[in-house]
Amino acid sequence: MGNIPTTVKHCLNYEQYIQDYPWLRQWLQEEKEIVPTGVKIQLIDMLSGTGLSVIEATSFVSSKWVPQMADHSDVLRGIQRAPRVQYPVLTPNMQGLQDAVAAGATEVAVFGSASETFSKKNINCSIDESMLRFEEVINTAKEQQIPVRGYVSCALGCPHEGHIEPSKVAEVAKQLYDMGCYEISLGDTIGVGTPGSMFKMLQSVMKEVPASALAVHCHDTYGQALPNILTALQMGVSVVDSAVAGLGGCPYAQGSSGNVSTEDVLYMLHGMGIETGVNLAKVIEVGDFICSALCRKTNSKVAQARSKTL
Ligand SMILES: CC(C)(COP(=O)([O-])OP(=O)([O-])OC[C@H]1O[C@@H](n2cnc3c(N)ncnc32)[C@H](O)[C@@H]1OP(=O)([O-])[O-])[C@@H](O)C(=O)NCCC(=O)NCCSC(=O)C[C@@](C)(O)CC(=O)[O-]
Repeated sequence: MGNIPTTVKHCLNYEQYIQDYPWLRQWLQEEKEIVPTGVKIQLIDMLSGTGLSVIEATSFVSSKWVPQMADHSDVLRGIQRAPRVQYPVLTPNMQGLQDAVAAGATEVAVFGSASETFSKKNINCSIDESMLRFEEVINTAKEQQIPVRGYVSCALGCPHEGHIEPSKVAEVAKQLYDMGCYEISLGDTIGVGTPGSMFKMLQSVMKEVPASALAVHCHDTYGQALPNILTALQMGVSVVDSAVAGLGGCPYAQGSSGNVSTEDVLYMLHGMGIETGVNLAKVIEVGDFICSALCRKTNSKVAQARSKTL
């Protein structure tokens, strides 16, 4: 796997504590204290200078559901967009898409689930209803040449239903892919997966969606995120969602921890000789910034180890 270029995407999960959360969004959405808009913008701007090619910037969701995301438009309008960096945002429905486009979004993501109960608790509708909403969002986005990414949550387990059949994950992933999502991110929302369950789930999904259109989105609750990601890489997946400092979590998945930390993913990939184009030292600096701004400790083992050796 020496020369596979692997894309590391930052999750919003400030939402859930950061995806390369892009996963910024993931970390943020879990923060109990409202993070000042200026801090969110500075965080995204700093991440833009690390070499990450995708930074999920915010969510156009209801502020009654996730108050942390109430400033979505100000965040998206306030960031300095770097060339060659995409700043997707979450859009659960048409209102989210319209607000996102008005604020300048050039890529969006719909987020579905392989668990009926999680779907209801997270976006207040059944899986079938969510697909009808997403179809409208995807078709409208496509008319405006806006690429759409799709998420499937609970791909390795649900906080309410427990085990989720790999065939159900494959069914939802296929629906999103057939509707026009260019990439499907498979979320281990509560971080309960192991390399064994990741293997079985991917085997099933890959019968319906090619590996080249898949990403993995692992939370690290049980410390299995890196081995799970390695399993996915060995099966041909080359897009990994992560969050700086391992921040994040999902507000509707009680007990879930942050996304796998971007620093730890990069250390593993670079150690395997895989090129990412991302500067690990700079990501560690961004992690220091956000942890000190939020008065919290990093969840990245690599950042912790580096701080001890300095
Ligand atoms: C989907 C909804 C909006 C449905 O929420 P709803 O209450 O069913 O919506 P509704 O259509 O019945 O409308 C009710 C009110 O919400 C407003 N509304 C309706 N839509 C929007 C919108 N887009 N933005 C702002 N406001 C909105 C709408 O205007 C109305 O306002 P009112 O008339 O009462 O003043 C709600 O359930 C919601 O916001 N859920 C999002 C929850 C969330 O952000 N969860 C975390 C996302 S991360 C994730 O899911 C996992 C992931 C992706 O990270 C991967 C993984 O780890 O698995």
